[in-house]
Amino acid sequence: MERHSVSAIVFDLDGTLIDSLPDLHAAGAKMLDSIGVEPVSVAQTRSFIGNGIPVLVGRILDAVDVDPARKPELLASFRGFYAADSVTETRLYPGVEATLDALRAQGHQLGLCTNKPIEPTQDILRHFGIDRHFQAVIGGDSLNQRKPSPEPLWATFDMLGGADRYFVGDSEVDAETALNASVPFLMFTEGYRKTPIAELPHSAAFDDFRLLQGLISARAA
Ligand SMILES: O=C(O)COP(=O)(O)O
Ligand SMILES: [Mg+2]
Repeated sequence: MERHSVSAIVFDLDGTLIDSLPDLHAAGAKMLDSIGVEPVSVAQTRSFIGNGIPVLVGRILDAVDVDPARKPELLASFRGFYAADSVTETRLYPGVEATLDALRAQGHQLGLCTNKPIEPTQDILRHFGIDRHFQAVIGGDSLNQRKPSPEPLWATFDMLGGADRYFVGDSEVDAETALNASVPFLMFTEGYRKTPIAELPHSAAFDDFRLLQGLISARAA
């Protein structure tokens, strides 16, 4: 029987395991509609994702010139709309479920470290039936620090065993987090990244989840 060394693999969520842009965009549009303001574009919303919901909402409000003093009230409104509707149009990227199944079957320890708040994160993981794969889940409001601080990533790894560590993510924030945490970064190139692949520090890049297992086996060999 083929032998595999056991690794700890931590995943980012938005733009890595799930394409959540349509539901994040819809919550922003509902929030703006509640004060009679036209929505930002989907492309704008996409470019605002990565640092958590308070930053996303702040960037949306800046883009439409809403008084920043209204942010607390509108942030609460965004959270309400997103909590009510976080999975309608959200999808797992192709191959994610099979890859998580296969990595678990090989004995790897899996964790999730996202800047999305923990409540919608857990709702989404349960909705897609992938919550059972993760031994550790840290959200953007689980600790005082969020990515790109290394703390949440280290905290996630600390809850896992495994000889080697890998962080799988899609964005500038994830690349910076991996660098800050001194963990190899495996970059999914089909998420919400804005910077060219070559300009972001990474150990390996992949555009299809069916390639991830091979990447990890090759590195761990
Ligand atoms: O909530 C965000 O802005 C980004 O979430 P992520 O860390 O899962 O990409
Ligand atoms: Mg992401």
